[in-house]
Amino acid sequence: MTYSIEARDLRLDYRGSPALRGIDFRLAGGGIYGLIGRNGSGKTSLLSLVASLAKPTAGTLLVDGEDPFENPRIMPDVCLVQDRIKDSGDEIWKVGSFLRTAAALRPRWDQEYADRLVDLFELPRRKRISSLSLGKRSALNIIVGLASRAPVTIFDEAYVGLDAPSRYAFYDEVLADYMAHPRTVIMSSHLVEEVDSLFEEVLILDEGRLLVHEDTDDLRSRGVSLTGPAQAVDDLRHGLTVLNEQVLGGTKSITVYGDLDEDALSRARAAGVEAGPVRLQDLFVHLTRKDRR
Ligand SMILES: Nc1ncnc2c1ncn2[C@@H]1O[C@H](COP(=O)(O)OP(=O)(O)OP(=O)(O)O)[C@@H](O)[C@H]1O
Repeated sequence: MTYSIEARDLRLDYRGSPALRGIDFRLAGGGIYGLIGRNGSGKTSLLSLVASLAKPTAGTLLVDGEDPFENPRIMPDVCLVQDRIKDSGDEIWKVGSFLRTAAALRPRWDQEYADRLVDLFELPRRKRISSLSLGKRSALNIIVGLASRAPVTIFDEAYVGLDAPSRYAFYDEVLADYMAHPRTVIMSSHLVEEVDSLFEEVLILDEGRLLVHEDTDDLRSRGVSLTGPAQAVDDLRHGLTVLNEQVLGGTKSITVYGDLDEDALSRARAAGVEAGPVRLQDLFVHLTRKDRR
C-alpha cells in the first residue's frame, strides 16, 4: 500500500524562527525518495510534520489526501525512524519487549520479518536497550521501520550510526522489502554517496527552502564536469551554471549544472575537453555551498 505526500506553501516556525519557509512538492508515492540537506536545513522539521509530531505554522500538508496531524487513520501508517533511541525512557525496555510494543502499534507489522532482521543485525533479544551500543540501537529502530511495513516509512538519518557492513545490509533490505511490498519510503541524510542509487527522486532542502525536487537520473544528468585546455573549457561555460572551478597550469576543470546538449558535448570533445559525470554528493555540496546562497 502506498500513500502520496503533498506540501503546499508549508511553513514551520520555532518560536518565531523559521525552519521551513514555504515548501511545495508532491510525492506520488510508491517510491524511495531521498531527502538531502545540510545540517539545520529543515529535514527533521519536515519529516516531523509528515509523522504528525508537530503541526505546521502555515500552509498545507496532505498524506494520502488528508491532514496527518492527530489523524487516527494516517498516524499508525506513518513510521518515522530516527537515528537512535534518544533519552525517551525507552532504554529500560528489553529488545524483545520493545519490538512487541512496536508491533502492537503498527497494524501492518510482520513479526516473522522482524525476527529475521533481529538475527541479521545480531541483536540480543533479552538485553536492555540501555546496554546496547549506539549502532545496535540504530539497528533496533531500523528493524521497527522495516517490519512496520507502514505505507509511509521514513528513515531520518537512521543509518548513519551503523557500521559499514550493517549499513550495506540495511540498504539491501530496504530495496528488497520495498520491491516485495511497495510503499512510500523517505530516506534523509547529508551523506548520500552510498545510498543515492536507491533514490528514484531527490529533494534537496537548503535553509528551509526546497532547492531541488527531481528524478534522480535527470538530476545526475544535469551535472557535468569538463576538464581540458582552459580556453576550450571557458568557451563551453556560456549559459550554464558553474558550480565549481579548478585551474592547474593550463588545464581547467569546471563542474556545470544545466542542460548541456549533445552538440556542445561533441564540440567539447573535438577541442580536447573531457566530459564526465558528477556524483550526486558533489552536486549537493556545490548546490548548497554558502557562497551560492
Ligand atoms: N525544537 C526546536 N526548537 C527550536 N529550533 C529548532 C528546533 N528543532 C529544530 N530547530 C531549528 O530548525 C532548523 C531546522 O532544523 P532541523 O533539525 O529540521 O534540520 P536538519 O536538516 O534535520 O538538520 P541535521 O542534519 O543537523 O539533523 C534549524 O535552524 C534548527 O536549529
